[in-house]
Amino acid sequence: MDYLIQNEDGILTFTINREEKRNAINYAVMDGLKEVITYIKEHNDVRFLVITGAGEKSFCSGGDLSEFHSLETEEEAFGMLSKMGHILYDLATLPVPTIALINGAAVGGGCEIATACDFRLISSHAKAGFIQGTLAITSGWGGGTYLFERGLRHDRALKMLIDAKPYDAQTLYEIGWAMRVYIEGTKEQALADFIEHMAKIHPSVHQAYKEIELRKWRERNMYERVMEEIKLCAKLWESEAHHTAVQNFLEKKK
Ligand SMILES: CC[C@H](C(=O)O)C(=O)SCCNC(=O)CCNC(=O)[C@H](O)C(C)(C)COP(=O)(O)OP(=O)(O)OC[C@H]1O[C@@H](n2cnc3c(N)ncnc32)[C@H](O)[C@@H]1OP(=O)(O)O
Repeated sequence: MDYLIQNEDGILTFTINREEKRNAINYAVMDGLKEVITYIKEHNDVRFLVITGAGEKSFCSGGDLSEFHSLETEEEAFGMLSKMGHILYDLATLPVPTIALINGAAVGGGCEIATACDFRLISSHAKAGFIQGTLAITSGWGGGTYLFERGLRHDRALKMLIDAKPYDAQTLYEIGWAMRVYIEGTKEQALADFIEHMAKIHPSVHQAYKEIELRKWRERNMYERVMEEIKLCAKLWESEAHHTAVQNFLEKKK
């Protein structure tokens, strides 16, 4: 199974379960994310959603290049990008607190998924970055829009995007992208410690506070801004520079 969903006392954990591909996102994982988001919208017994990756090497390595490299045109790219973009918008606007438990590398779309969550807890050995630029594209699932909403200083957010390189955990904490750095291999304890006090507060309070943020996003046309970001990435996707960069990655791995 490309993903796992566990529900322990209202704490729903979604694990991307593709270690052999460093937890890259394919259409099956997208369907799993839709499943867990739908469950939360249809049940009122969920207090937190946690997203993490299998193993200790990677949280998520972004889009599955071996699956998506066949997408050639802007239109073909937009089909995949908007499918995941809608899923990430639904994740970002869930009424329950969402936690990215970053157990390893969170790069490209993986960094976008983490940025779409309310909280980011990162392992001391992990790195995260919007490496899309190295493939001659931009963030394509809405992650750039969410990054500018996370309260980082503008210069730090813009540099993180344009650097297009993985930052280490301490740097991610210092610039305000990660809320906590935990000792490698202690992710379960780190999560338990993080939610200990929040878990004592009635879920209706969690949801009321999230609604304050969600109301602001609706008033500021967040959805439209995400869709513009996706269209921009789709346009860059059909460039020769992008297709060559992806081919180089895949050939390097042969
Ligand atoms: C809008 C989002 C956008 C999109 O595509 O839609 C993106 O996400 S663009 C960014 C796409 N992702 C990447 O470019 C990351 C590529 N992967 C890496 O940089 C590294 O694999 C890393 C840093 C995640 C982990 O490095 P490590 O040395 O630990 O592992 P390997 O590189 O040896 O990889 C192991 C194994 O996994 C395969 N792999 C890794 N990432 C992907 C991926 N994104 N898609 C497909 N396959 C991936 C890699 O090919 C190796 O396979 P193997 O068969 O063992 O050679």
